[in-house]
Amino acid sequence: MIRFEQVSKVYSGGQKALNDVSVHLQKGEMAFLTGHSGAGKSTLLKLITVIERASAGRLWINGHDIAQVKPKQIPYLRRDIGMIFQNHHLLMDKTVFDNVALPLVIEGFSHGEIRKRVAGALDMVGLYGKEKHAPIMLSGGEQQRVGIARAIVNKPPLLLADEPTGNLDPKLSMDILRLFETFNDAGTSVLIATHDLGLIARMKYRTLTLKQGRLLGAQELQL
Ligand SMILES: Nc1ncnc2c1ncn2[C@@H]1O[C@H](COP(=O)(O)OP(=O)(O)OP(=O)(O)O)[C@@H](O)[C@H]1O
Repeated sequence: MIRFEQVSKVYSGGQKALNDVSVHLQKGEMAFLTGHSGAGKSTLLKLITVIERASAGRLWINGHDIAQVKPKQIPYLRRDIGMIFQNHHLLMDKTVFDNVALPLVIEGFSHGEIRKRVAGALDMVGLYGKEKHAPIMLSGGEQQRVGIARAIVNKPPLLLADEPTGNLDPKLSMDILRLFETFNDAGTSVLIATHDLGLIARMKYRTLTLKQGRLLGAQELQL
């Protein structure tokens, strides 16, 4: 699903972000990614979504050897990855329906299929009936759920979340985590980058810890 072999990333200004990272997230696995500010968490997610390319080493995402992926193939690769952000990146001048429908519109689904799938996704995140609302009319937790519905509406095999609970109180954070668990129970692989060690401690999942670009305990983590 996600396999890194001795991956390093040095940005063009010479900033070393990842150093010799080897890790394997199996199909159907859910894991946390943590580490101090600047440890390399966002860089690791950017390599998975091919926003950035590795400087050394090899990586495979959903079976694709990223070194072989040409720029025009990247949008197709990203369709199989649901991305969830701390600030959810919603289009505030569009309805909830339009926001969630966006990935399906881009993929060219029929109108009927889009309606069905958007309703299903909103149902899963507990927002059924809010299709016509503007995101601004929703609470922070509900807005985050719209972002999650958009990420899962085309049923990607892999979900990546970058600080998904950063703006939420502990109860809402736990609710969001439980939501990820339901997707994981249905077979989706999930990788969640977070600073929230309290949240991690309450869950039973594997934790990948980065420190200054290195993965701690990488030997035990390799499968
Ligand atoms: N586009 C970039 N150009 C140059 N250096 C960068 C770039 N993006 C990140 N870095 C550097 O790479 C290192 C890792 O950054 P990264 O954003 O991956 O860390 P992070 O663990 O996600 O941090 P945070 O928790 O603060 O978001 C940092 O030293 C950062 O300054």
